[in-house]
Amino acid sequence: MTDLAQPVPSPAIEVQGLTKYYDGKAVVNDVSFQIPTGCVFGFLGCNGAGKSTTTKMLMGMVVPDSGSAKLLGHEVSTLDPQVRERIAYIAEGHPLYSWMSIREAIRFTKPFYKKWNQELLEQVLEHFGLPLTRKIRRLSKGQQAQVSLALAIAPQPELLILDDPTLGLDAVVRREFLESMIQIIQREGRTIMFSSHILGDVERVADRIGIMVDGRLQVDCTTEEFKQSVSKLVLEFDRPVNGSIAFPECKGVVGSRSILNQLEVIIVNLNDEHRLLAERLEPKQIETESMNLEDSFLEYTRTNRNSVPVFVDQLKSHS
Ligand SMILES: Nc1ncnc2c1ncn2[C@@H]1O[C@H](COP(=O)(O)OP(=O)(O)OP(=O)(O)O)[C@@H](O)[C@H]1O
Repeated sequence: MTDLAQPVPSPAIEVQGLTKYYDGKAVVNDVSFQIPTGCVFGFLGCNGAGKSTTTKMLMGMVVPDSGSAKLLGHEVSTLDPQVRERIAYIAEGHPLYSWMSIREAIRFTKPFYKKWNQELLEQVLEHFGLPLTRKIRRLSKGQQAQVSLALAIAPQPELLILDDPTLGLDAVVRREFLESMIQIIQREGRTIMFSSHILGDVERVADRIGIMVDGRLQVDCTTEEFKQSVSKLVLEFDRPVNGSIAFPECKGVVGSRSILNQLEVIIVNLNDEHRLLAERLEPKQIETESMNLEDSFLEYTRTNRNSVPVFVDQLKSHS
């Protein structure tokens, strides 16, 4: 019998139990995730959460204490130059030689790659309105980010890893940069992993998000799943709550607080059991509010860090 099943492409990034200690503290703690080929993965977390360290371990710039990672199906610890050429990395702050002109930066970078699409590069620079003769030091931060992006995509990488590419850019430039990045790069099944603090940006452009909290990957799911799975139940009583009414502890409840006559409860994967528990408290009214990613993230990271991860079951049911 002929097997008609199409081969499933292997994930662009596979991370298993990645751990790094600095000064006796696990700054990346048993992190595992997979990024499917063609996905835009937004890697979120507060300052010091462990995003850059994870990214550097993926790029082989930091050696993990335990765990392993594969890029494009190859072990990071033994990546050969042919595989490396298929991967682009933009470090935090877009380090470029400031004394070079854009043309010189291109001449400097090009010899490192066998494949180089000069036409695409020039189209991108033209799109950003950047003349080749302009010195890097005369460019704004946003324009330097654009040059880094143009240089990173000229070798037509299958996988692009960017560490906080919009750091220090203002809101308008950030939006333009990210939208161009997605338009230009995410063609032909290319995969992008980018870290950011700006949740609104991630919500707009990422298909999937990972959230690091204190070295642990606390959330790993599609952006839609995350947005839909965090809800706020608002229970309204006819008297001040003042901490006298508490929502029972149960799976999915990640935080609650009382404000005047209201008890607000943040719940992941809201279900009938939660609604029943809410009704048993006999409030005058129960309302469910959906939350945007920014609010969800703030609520989520404010709560007890040991109570998560909460998405594991949900992810299993999706796989
Ligand atoms: N080389 C190092 N030596 C010692 N500690 C380090 C080193 N690199 C990072 N750290 C520590 O590891 C933790 C995680 O840092 P990391 O840069 O990975 O976080 P991040 O999420 O990228 O933060 P940010 O968003 O501020 O860049 C921090 O507490 C940081 O101080």
